[in-house]
Amino acid sequence: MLDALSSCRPSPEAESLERPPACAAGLTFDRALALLVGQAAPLGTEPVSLAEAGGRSLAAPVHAAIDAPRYDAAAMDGFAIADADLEAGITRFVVVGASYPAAPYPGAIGRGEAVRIMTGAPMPAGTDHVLMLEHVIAAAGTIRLEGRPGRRHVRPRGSDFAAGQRLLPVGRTLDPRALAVAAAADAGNVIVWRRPRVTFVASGDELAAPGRARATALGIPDSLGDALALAVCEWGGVPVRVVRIADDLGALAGAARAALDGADILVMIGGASRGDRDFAKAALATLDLVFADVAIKPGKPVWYGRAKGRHVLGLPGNPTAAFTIARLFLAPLVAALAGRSPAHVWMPVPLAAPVAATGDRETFLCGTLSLDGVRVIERQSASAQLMLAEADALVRFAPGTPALAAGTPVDTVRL
Ligand SMILES: Nc1nc2c(c(=O)[nH]1)N[C@H]1C(S)=C(S)[C@@H](COP(=O)(O)OP(=O)(O)OC[C@H]3O[C@@H](n4cnc5c(N)ncnc54)[C@H](O)[C@@H]3O)O[C@H]1N2
Ligand code: MOO
Repeated sequence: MLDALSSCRPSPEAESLERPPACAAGLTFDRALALLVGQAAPLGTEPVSLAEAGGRSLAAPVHAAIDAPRYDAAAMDGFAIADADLEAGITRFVVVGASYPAAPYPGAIGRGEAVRIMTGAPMPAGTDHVLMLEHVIAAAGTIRLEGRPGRRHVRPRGSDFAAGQRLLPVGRTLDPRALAVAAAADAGNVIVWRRPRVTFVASGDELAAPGRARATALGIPDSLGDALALAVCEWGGVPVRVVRIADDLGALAGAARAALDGADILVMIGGASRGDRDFAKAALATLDLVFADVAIKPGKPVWYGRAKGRHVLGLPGNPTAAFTIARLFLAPLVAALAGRSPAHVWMPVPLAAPVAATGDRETFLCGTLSLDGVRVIERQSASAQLMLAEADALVRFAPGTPALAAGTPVDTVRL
């Protein structure tokens, strides 16, 4: 395999890529992430129908095509009257017609007249007050007000939003609430950022598709490909394929080449370290390496570069390390290409239980969130798999952090 320093040498056509001064140990997480995000401009835009826009990120704002409400509308079922009649002391009204949301009363009312009206229906001309059904006694085409009139119960035209108003900004994720607003704006289509397509190439002679490992004595299920594909969906990307390849440089190179053709991001799982068969970087003939080896634990062998204009992220094969690195680097990469706000918002959360001192590398530990704060899971290992079912957060510890007592705030992000 390539040694880390020689593989960091830029190829001639890649001089414009921003690079760390050296790729050896010493590159911090923050600096590595900045280098990666610096490479990631949003992909193009595309129109999609609102029915298909769920979860997408807006590349153009949504403006209201119509007022809401579109007209002065009744807020209650009852009778529309003129407030001036009440002011004049009139308490008995002749009912001259009815108004429904799609069948308004066509005329105007006169003094002492009322129109039966349903919630949401247009207020007839000459009316500006709705007497609630419960507040009148109706008999033989007339109504009589019982008690004192209360609020007007009218929703004025444009009181929620007005035609032309900007309702949703660029970058807003179309979650269910935003979709409701876009639909209310009468947007049939919206312009969204294209979602990055992600292909995973997992390498290892031992790897087998889940369910097939037991067929051989030394098979290991690939626990990462399908799982990280699902994570990519949650982060705003589209998983294209999960490919499993033996530790064969030629085969891996072929798989990487094919993957680059149909993806915006190629994620190489495993083969990132210094073993005799760690071929992940070497498999990419035209790799412009931006960084390799970051001073973090776990996941130190992470690497990132560009090939054929695509983004290539190398994850270490150890499953918890791979998941940690995916959350730390792949989530923000997907978010940046998808025009989403950064996926990294470190929140200070109090420790629910004490933790031991961490080492001299910046350390990311799996934890579980509850109303008591975040509890760091005991006995963590980069190769653990079962722990992933329990963990729902990552906690970040600066190099050389001493033992911390319960209640100490620690930087936490959701996994
Ligand atoms: N001499 C050194 N050795 C190692 C170093 C180092 O700096 N110097 N780094 C260690 C660290 S840290 C890690 S993490 C691992 C990462 O190594 P690789 O990325 O090369 O991973 P592999 O060798 O391919 O596999 C490691 C381990 O993970 C299992 N694995 C791999 N892929 C999968 C998968 N898709 N699903 C489940 N399990 C997987 C694989 O079977 C191995 O057990 O290197 C250390 N060594
Ligand atoms: O850091 Mo490795 O990613 O410890 O196992």
